[in-house]
Amino acid sequence: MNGCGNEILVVDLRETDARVRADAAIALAGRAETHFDQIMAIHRPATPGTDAYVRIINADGSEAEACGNGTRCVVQALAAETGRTHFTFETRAGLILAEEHEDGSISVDMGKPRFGWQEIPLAEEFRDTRAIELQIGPIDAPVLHSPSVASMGNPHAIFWAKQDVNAFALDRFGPILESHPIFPERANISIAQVTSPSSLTMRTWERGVGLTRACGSAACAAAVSAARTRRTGREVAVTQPGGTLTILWRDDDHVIMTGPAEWEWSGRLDPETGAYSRDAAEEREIG
Ligand SMILES: N[C@@H](CCC[C@H](N)C(=O)O)C(=O)O
Repeated sequence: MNGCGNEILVVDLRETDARVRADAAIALAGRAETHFDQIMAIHRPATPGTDAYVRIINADGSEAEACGNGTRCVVQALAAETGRTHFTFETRAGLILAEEHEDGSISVDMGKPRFGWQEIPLAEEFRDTRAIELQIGPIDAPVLHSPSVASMGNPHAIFWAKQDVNAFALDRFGPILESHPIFPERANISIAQVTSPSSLTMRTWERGVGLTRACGSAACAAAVSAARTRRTGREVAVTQPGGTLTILWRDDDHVIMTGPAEWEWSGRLDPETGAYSRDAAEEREIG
């Protein structure tokens, strides 16, 4: 499936005790025909009252706490299976509520953002609570500096650009910043431009993945960081290369992300070996 172009492999493991191994994930990600940014592995619920436990696995085999675009894909898959519209999932980051709307769009309650240095986490306390001292380019003439940092369950840094976000070589500085010592658990690195009080454009270098066409949790992190630094209001349209998400930072502090999810193909996957076969009859695009 894909969520705004973020490539997601939804793997249904509810009938088995199997888990997707890191090496199998890496092998699948490395093949053109099964390439993905994240696997969303659906397991039987671990907590009563929830619909599933969802493990999020990046293309490098690492596990993530949150994935906004992938969660919308899981909602669409389970909504198609059950006819239901409301779901509660458990992830490493906690409980997530999600809802499919009549027009097919899906909203996910991404929870409350966190800004404390130990919560993001950062390696050390930082002076300004709204930006850290990090820069790209020569010390005396940085191209981008002072990114906002936030956790949406997973760590994010957002550099604010005055010009088109495509003007920056994110493919070059993304990998360096992702593993910068200030981020002990690495971080997702984004560049965002405020285009109006209610809109942003952005690109993201995803932790454990690389350049992506969209990152839902990064869109949420950018939206709350923009609102909290008075760059925008609390509801913004966030446009990424793969599409646009609406992000609302509610007064109760919860961040609601709304956007699409699309099927691409389905098939059978052996979670142990990573062997898979596409089901041609079921290949479909539902939109
Ligand atoms: N694509 C995701 C984010 C996935 C996890 C991220 N790469 C991380 O390791 O934190 C999204 O849509 O939020």
